Amino acid sequence: MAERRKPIPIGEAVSRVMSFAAPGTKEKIHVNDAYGRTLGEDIIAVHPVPPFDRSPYDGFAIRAEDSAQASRGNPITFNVIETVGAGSVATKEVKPYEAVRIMTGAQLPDQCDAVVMLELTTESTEDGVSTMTIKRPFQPGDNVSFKGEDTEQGAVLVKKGELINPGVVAVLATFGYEYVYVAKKPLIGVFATGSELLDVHEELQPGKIRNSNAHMIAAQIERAGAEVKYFGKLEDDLERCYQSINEAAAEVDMLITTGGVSVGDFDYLPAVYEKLGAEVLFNKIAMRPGSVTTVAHWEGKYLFGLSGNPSACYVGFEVLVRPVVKTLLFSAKPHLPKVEARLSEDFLKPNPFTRFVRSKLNITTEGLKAAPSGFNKSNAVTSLATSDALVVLPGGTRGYKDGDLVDVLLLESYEGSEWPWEK
Ligand SMILES: Nc1nc2c(c(=O)[nH]1)N[C@H]1C(S)=C(S)[C@@H](COP(=O)(O)OP(=O)(O)OC[C@H]3O[C@@H](n4cnc5c(N)ncnc54)[C@H](O)[C@@H]3O)O[C@H]1N2
Ligand code: MOO
Ligand SMILES: [Mg+2]
Repeated sequence: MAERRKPIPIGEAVSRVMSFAAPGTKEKIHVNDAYGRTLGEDIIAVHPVPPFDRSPYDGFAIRAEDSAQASRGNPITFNVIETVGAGSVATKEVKPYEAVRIMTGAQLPDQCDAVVMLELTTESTEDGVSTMTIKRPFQPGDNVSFKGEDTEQGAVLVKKGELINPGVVAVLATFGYEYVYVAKKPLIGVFATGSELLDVHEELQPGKIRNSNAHMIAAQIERAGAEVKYFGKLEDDLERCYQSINEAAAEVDMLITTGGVSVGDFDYLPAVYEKLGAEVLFNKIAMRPGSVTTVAHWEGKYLFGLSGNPSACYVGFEVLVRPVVKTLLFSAKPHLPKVEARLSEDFLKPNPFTRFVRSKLNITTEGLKAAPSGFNKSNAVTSLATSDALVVLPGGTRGYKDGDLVDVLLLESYEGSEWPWEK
């Protein structure tokens, strides 16, 4: 008789896994390599931005008080004493009724407190003396981009654990972070198990299928921000599986296998864990797909035994492996982000287990709608290609109807959640 396994709720499975999760280590990298990485330190404004009062326009810097009486009937003329472009600073003191021709981005001369756009002036030159005339008054501060108006010195702008997006890269460069601490990417080993598996380049043969899971997991690992070491395929052979897993684990931070975790004659992962003396955290979760997902801990490392069924494998990674990776990457919200949406079609099949329906989330004028992605069985592979979300249907005796409000976990969003499961 096959072993009877006791299913535990998904939240319980995730918390058992997370009880071993801890922040990882950091490394320093060049700003040009930082895009897509995770910050290993808070980024602080080490100086104000802008660092000096500057002109936001091409125009003339003046002392506003000199313009107070200017009007159409009383134009006021200024002597233009020098020109400063961005990157240069004025060399002369600006006296009453004098102006400095100034370009966008140039530092305001000390005595000036307003800028007049070129378009609002009339210019002339006589006997080598340049002047400009205005017909309206300006207030102190008009058209000045003030020191510190973007950010004050000392502000914490981006926190450790945040993704370095192009905006963060701009901030790093602004403050002179030529090198920045980022979270070191954990190295995750992958084995695909199964005597039926062919490589991508191979022709189909009777009874065989191509190994899609290893490639899928590699992409999921990268999406989560970690690095992959693919160890290849393993035939369903206990001794070979044991030897290979035993050796490979030493080379990586954690190891993922796919397939061979159920109760079949050639499902050898349970026996491998036993032979290794690994602590099995659970071997049955009340979820579908992925109910047979097994996680073990051995010599300080995770051994993730994901299911062989593609959809089950996919879901197992996102709900169990991803939060461990994100924790290593210093995220305070390591789990998939959760939103509420309306189901856009019936899903009538009841299930005692929590069901994760691979879906597409659509933003409509009536709010968020989640559309299940076609063939949605545990062994489905094609519907994964059109999914960017997992609809979570709690287990029970009823099905769900078009329009029902449901929880949805987002797969393509970098944002995370602290805890998306029931307490
Ligand atoms: N008597 C029972 N049978 C099964 C149970 C059960 O509880 N009692 N659980 C079923 C469930 S649920 C699932 S899910 C599968 C899980 O099976 P395994 O994780 O042991 O995986 P395999 O048996 O190795 O393969 C299952 C399926 O997936 C295909 N596969 C495997 N590896 C890959 C790969 N790398 N790329 C693409 N496809 C892969 C494999 O050919 C099988 O079709 O067990 C049920 N059975
Ligand atoms: O583990 Mo299976 O994927 O529940 O169908
Ligand atoms: Mg099996």
